[in-house]
Amino acid sequence: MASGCLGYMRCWTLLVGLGFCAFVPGGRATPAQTAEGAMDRFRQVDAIRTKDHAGFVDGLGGLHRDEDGLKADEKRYLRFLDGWEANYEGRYAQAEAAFRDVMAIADDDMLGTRATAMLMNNLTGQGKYAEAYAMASRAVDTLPVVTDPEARFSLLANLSQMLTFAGQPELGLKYAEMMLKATPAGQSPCQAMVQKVTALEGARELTDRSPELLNTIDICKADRQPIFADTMSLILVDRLFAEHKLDQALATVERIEPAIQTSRYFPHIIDLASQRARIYEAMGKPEEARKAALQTVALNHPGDVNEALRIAYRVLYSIDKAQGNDAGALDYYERYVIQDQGYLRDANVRNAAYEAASQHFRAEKLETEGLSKENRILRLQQALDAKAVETSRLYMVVMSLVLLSIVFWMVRIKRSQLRFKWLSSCDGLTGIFHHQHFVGEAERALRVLEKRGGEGCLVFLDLDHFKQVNDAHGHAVGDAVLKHAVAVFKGQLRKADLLGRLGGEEFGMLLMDTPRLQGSVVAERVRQALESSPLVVEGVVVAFSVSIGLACTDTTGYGLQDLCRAADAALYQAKHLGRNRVVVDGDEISGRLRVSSPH
Ligand SMILES: Nc1nc2c(ncn2[C@@H]2O[C@H](COP(=O)(O)OP(=O)(O)OP(=O)(O)O)[C@@H](O)[C@H]2O)c(=O)[nH]1
Repeated sequence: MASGCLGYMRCWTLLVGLGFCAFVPGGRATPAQTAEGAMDRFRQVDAIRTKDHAGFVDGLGGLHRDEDGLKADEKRYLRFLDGWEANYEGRYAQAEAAFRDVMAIADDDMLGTRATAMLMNNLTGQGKYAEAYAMASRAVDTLPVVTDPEARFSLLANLSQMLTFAGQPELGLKYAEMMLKATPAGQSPCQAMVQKVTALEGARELTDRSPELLNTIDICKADRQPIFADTMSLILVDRLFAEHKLDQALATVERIEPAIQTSRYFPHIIDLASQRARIYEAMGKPEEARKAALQTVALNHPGDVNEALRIAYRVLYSIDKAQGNDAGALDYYERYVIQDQGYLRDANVRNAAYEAASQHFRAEKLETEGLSKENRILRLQQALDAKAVETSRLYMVVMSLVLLSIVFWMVRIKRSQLRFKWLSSCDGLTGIFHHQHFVGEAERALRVLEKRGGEGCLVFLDLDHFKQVNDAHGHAVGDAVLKHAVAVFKGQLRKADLLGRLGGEEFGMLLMDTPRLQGSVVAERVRQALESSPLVVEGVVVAFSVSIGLACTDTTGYGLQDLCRAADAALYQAKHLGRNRVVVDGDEISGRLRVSSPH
């Protein structure tokens, strides 16, 4: 089944709601604040947000008790701190309102810039990616004029975090490095290092021995920043697990548990439980694994979609499957798929929003450049007018140049728009449709089929034991296998058929104008083609196979959801019956279970 989730997603989940908000504000006061010593109380409470969160909540309560006598700027500061706390607790709508109130008064002073930075974090937490990325691209423009160290630090931190989350870890790293430089002498580099490690995790450059990771845990502990230290420790658990150092991973989980129970930071609590579940599962302790996975599920609320639940349901599914409890396994598998697809949907929306914002950003820049070119040419034209005869000839030449350059820029803008449109519909690794685009195209194609009464088949394909390919030959060879498999699939399809990557090593095909019998023949042909063409990398033969589930419009109708459910169930059967085979949905109901395989 598809693995789906990437490292930067985990990192984001571990930091969401926390936002980053400057280093300890206390070292420096603006003239207005010095004049009003009362502001110091606010700054003291502000300073312990993440270090001593319980103390911060108490302090905030104290400030509210004296609310009636507060001046306008103190009320604004209080509103900001309320917003921060709401964000921490996951009350995103309330936090958003508070940050917007602070920005409405002024968004270019220190507090306004901090509120802007926090709002970017907040909008991302709420999945409002388009607005968040549009704000981020504006924030990049304002960065050169933000001189207040606290506001600048906060902006850099949130930009780094958002870009890493948007799948741009190299850019995230760039802003993390700028944060490190912006950390004033004497201040701990804990928060800047957390961002740097997060970006490195996003770029898949961390191991359990990476000095950046291990040092940052120590640095944040020394700075008495338990939440940031725990965030790093949870990444360490993840890396240890990836390296199969299960005893060490479990020991780390046990070690950090008391601190996490004290801070009561929800993303950490559920992450810890799900990590424990998958470690026990890998250790071959199914009962402990089941207990931890059920605990993860119980901690969440109905309708929640997150990485911890995805892991928990996968563990529960595997245990029931191994113990022969097929009904339980199928139930957990369905829940797992909902979590997995929820993640993929979110990732697709996020990526499309990022692409749209960066495209808009670039397009705006191009327009500005085009306009300033035009202005220069017009000034030139006025000067030429004074110079009688030759001027008009030159004028013609210049005008042609203007026209040419406008046409040139328009073509470039159009080309980059088309390119971004194409990129946002395709999977980066294999170049075929990504999940969201495949679903849209398949729905359109099915409506066409239904209108003219044609028949079609939906095929789900999942490479077998792909994890072992990665483990045995490395991730780069795993990627090459995925590309190779797509080339083989393409060779078996007609122009009208659709092909998409649904996630990890899972693919989908829609065979147009194909009745059930012909569909099963095509599916079997695909299976055989893959089996008979292993990938050869530097003389090493990497053999692999595929399990296939097929469903057709003659039994399910033309609704994509029904087709998906049926194809998914058939694929589950194909895996269950031993893999490397085709199972055709519906045939087993009539007692004619059609299973084709090499066995
Ligand atoms: N190389 C590479 N691996 C990926 C990619 N996406 C997901 N994977 C890996 O695919 C593997 C999927 O593992 P599982 O979900 O356990 O599935 P499986 O190993 O194929 O097991 P079965 O489906 O039951 O046969 C995980 O190890 C993922 O890390 C990718 O883009 N490239």
